Amino acid sequence: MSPVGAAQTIEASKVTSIKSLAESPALNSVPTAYNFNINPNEEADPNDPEFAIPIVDMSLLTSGSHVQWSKIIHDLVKICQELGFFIAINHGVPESLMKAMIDACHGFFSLPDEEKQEFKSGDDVLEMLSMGPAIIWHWTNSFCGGTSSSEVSMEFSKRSREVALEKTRAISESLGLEPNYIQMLAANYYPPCPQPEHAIGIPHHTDHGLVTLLIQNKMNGLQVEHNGKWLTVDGPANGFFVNLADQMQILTNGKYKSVMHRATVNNKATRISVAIPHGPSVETIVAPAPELLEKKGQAPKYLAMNYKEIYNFNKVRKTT
Ligand SMILES: O=C(O)CCC(=O)C(=O)O
Ligand SMILES: [Fe+2]
Repeated sequence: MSPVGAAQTIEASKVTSIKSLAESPALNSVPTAYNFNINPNEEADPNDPEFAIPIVDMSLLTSGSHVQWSKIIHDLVKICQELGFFIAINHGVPESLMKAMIDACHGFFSLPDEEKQEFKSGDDVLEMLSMGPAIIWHWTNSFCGGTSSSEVSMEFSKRSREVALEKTRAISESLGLEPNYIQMLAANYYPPCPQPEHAIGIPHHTDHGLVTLLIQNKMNGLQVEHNGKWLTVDGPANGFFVNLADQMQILTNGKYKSVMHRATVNNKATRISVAIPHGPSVETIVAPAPELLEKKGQAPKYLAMNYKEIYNFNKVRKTT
């Protein structure tokens, strides 16, 4: 393999999209501007039971016995405290709809760059992603309607919201709160990269809302941080990846963990993921739940903040 940045025939400043860069025949190494070194010593051993990814059978929450329901709620406490991440299966969203969503994204990302640009939104996400020194090996887009993808994405969004609601209800119950206490969609495109160990799709970050649901095509790439190691998420194709986010950590006064995660790239095939964040509106002030503080006799560890303040606070935290 050529050293990183050897393909200086390709100037990062002239790159119009990561897709066109990745498709360029001259590309045999990562241009310097995109360089990010993955430390192999920080990768978790997938065979180590310490890094087993929890799987939650959502059907048992609605149609299981009371004993099964209680066991899941009990398991969720441990999962949300220790890892802040799990894979939800039997969630009721048809596999065909999940696949249609990924196919719709594929179709969208195959449009010429100029056409894609017209639908470009989600600048705040991009701003967040461009933190740090690395330029990212990835393109993101939020679907707002107007594309052929919008019908599928609306249906998918609606159905995945139902899953999210069910899940946040269960998480609320695992905290001993009322089920309804805790009450958009971004597509990510990661083309193959000639030197995946020298690039990053999305650098490490936590998400801002309560929970994020994520689906992907058949390519893995998401890594979650656990005990100082990066664990590659691998799981059933029809599962939803569920990660707890910042507002959940604040709401639970730090009991539940907003999981640090990142997206790596590969040199084999394009990876597409769709992230569906869930949380209250941006104006909502989020603070540790008084009921929980009272129950535990705890002082609040977080100030009451709205989304924007959390966002700005995180920008400082994550870039220093
Ligand atoms: O593509 C992935 O696996 C991760 C995406 C992500 O973390 C995000 O969109 O916030
Ligand atoms: Fe994320």
